[in-house]
Amino acid sequence: MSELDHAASPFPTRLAIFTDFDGTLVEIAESPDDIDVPVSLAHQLERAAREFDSAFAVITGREIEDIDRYLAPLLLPVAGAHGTQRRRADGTLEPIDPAALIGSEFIAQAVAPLVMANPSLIVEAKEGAVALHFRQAPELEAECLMIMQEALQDLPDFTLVPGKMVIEARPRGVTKGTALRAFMAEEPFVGRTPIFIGDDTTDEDAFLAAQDLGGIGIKLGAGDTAARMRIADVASVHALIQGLGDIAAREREDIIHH
Ligand SMILES: O=P(O)(O)OC[C@H]1O[C@H](O[C@H]2O[C@H](CO)[C@@H](O)[C@H](O)[C@H]2O)[C@H](O)[C@@H](O)[C@@H]1O
Repeated sequence: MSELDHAASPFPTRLAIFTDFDGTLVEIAESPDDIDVPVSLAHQLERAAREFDSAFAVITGREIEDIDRYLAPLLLPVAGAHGTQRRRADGTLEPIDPAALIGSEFIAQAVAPLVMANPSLIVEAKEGAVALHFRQAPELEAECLMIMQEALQDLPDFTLVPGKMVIEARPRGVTKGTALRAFMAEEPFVGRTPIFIGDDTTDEDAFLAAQDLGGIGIKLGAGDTAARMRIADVASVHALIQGLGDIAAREREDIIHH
């Protein structure tokens, strides 16, 4: 197809939208449970999912049940715990590797004594991943890193990933990028152009995957990134999702009326 033909094409670019959660859809808070989730967010995402024929997913470090709770009653396709968990668009769950479950339980137990001794630390024991938060005790960052490294000594299939005032452990080879690729191989994502929006180091794998599949990575905020585009803040992410939904709706109307 020539450029001219493409410009005249009645078929819109079919996008698949993927977004991170913390720091991207909602502002960062002092602790994981302190986030402020506007009631309007679920409505906004439900509308976007409709405009993109359900090709709209959250890819997050949180567990799927956390996302469901914050967006209730909306149940989106979600990859949780950095891709260890995945719920497809048809609602089915991808089975979790039992070794990932056993490994993450071991890590959570190994860091428990440090957290007991320092109540300002928070550990999140997730299915297949562990987050050790030091936002309320930044002076303990080195100690947190050391105990996580020790815990992983006998778990070569796990790796550490730094996040925002948190050190996370997840299985090696399971990333937000592998989750994005898995979604893109399935309906209703297959054949679409992926856009991934995120703010954190763990989002880099998904930026690369989206771009490798012909799409765009959009990084929120400053810092080195592989993403080809940037966006300023959470409010701008909401505006972008709204705007892309408006475009998809308009293109749909145009097709119906021509
Ligand atoms: O992939 P994400 O959706 O960005 O999730 C990454 C982690 O986010 C959460 O921790 C971060 O947000 C907290 C609430 O704002 C903040 O207190 C913490 O310091 C941040 O690291 C979440 O608790 C983790 O499980 C996610 O992996």
